[in-house]
Amino acid sequence: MNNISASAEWQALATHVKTLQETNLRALFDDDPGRGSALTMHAGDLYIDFSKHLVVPKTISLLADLARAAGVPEQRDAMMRGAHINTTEDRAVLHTALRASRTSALSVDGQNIIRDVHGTLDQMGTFTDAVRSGEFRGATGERITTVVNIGIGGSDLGPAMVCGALRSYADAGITAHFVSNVDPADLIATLDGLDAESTLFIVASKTFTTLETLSNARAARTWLLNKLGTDESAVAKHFVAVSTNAERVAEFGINTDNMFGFWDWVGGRYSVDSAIGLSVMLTIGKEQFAEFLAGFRIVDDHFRQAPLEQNAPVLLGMLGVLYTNFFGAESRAVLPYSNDLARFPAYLQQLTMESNGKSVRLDGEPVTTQTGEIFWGEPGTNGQHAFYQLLHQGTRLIPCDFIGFAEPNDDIDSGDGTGMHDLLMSNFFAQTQVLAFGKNADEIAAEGTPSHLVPHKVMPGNRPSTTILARNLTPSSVGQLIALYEHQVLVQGTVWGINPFDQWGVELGKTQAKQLLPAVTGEDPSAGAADSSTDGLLKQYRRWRGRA
Ligand SMILES: O=P(O)(O)OC[C@H]1O[C@](O)(CO)[C@@H](O)[C@@H]1O
Repeated sequence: MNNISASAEWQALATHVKTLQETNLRALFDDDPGRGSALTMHAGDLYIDFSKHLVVPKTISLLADLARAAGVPEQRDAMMRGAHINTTEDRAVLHTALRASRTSALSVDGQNIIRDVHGTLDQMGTFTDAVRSGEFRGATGERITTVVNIGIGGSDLGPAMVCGALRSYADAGITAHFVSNVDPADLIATLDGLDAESTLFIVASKTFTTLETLSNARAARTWLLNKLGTDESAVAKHFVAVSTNAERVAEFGINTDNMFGFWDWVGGRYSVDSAIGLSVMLTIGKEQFAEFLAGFRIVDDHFRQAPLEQNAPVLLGMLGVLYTNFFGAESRAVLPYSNDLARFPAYLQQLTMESNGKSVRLDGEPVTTQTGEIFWGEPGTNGQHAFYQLLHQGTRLIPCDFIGFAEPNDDIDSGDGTGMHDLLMSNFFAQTQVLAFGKNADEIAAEGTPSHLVPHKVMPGNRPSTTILARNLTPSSVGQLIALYEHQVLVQGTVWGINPFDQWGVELGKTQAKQLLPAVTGEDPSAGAADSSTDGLLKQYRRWRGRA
């Protein structure tokens, strides 16, 4: 459906929301002692509690009706069977095929997708085994102990996030580093102190045309050859590529025997489970990488099979629609109570905002609703001492996703007999509780608070959150979490009638940067600039660089 906001289902939800605005979470929990369990579900190993949302059971059925009216089940099925749902690029969208089992079958546009996916996984596995066993060594015969992934966007954020998340599973003494920014500080800081003889660079770029990645890769190659004091022949022992573009890889000087491929039906931000995850596989091994993929598969199956009312990615996405379009929320905070998931909010920013940051529908008409939630966040408990004040007492409604784990991968006694992980998790549970239920003026006054301070201490509560709890942070649970959010993107994009799989909006800035470069270097001060603001800035820049 093109104009979803004109649908009867949208209108029904709008009417229903008025009744929700008359109640609050305290009352909803008081009225229904079974609410906590009624609004909680399992998706694979994820225990997902939606009960601290501003919803009643009827809201869930109205959200499911809206998803149905928008065609979410049809769009999900079309995606999974390889229809060209990325219409502006005329491409299939098949990240789900990247984790399909070897025995499944899927042919798309005449290509046996499953055979290709497992062919690449086998190639990655063989290379991974060779590096981890020491059979593949650097040019001087040293074992590879450091991997530097050079990539940006989807070719960086996914593997960087997952390598951090699975730090405890890195079992072969291989450390992964990530360089993305064209700011030279990134490469310089990363290479500082690295031993070239034991370092392997992975140049990861779907297109192999990305300015940042190619600049960093060329600079890294120069660094390597200078450090080793050898000729280009050393490159084959220290550089591999991950790309869909063999021609460009060869042009760059990387032997395509050292290239791991993927396909145009894998979007950059959906590619961590493709060869883009090579750095992950090198650090945790091919068996644990298989567990990671199996985790995705669990949630893919749930998304495919669960009724919409009990479908976790559908509900997660539809609750985002509810707050964005019916409560006027501007953003969602993602709060992992796991330091190893520190990069998860940044990863989600690309996944969700590059996907659904669109204002034109699939039919080319402007959208009639707000789209694209703004995701942001930091790990708990750090965020508590930074921005939670605004979450608790500020004027904005900011729904939160709390993510936590029961069993720590590492624990330390805090010194008084309590494990630090329990301290972390008591904060996790406390925050969702305090956001939901707050503390009213009577309760605060009853504690003996002086009356002039009471209004300052009132905690309004009624602030919604999802709590996602898993037993532990494993390759599988990380895969499950990623798939959960990948699918909520499709759900929301479908409701808003937009294409979550293109990203035309990032192109103009890239072109303009190229045009401005001669003005930046001073080669042609008039290049690219047409406005007095940019002209002035460029003049000041050149003056400070001695290029006036
Ligand atoms: O993998 P590539 O082709 O280098 O692209 C990197 C990133 O750049 C983007 O195209 C946006 O600039 C992302 O979608 C992508 O993940």
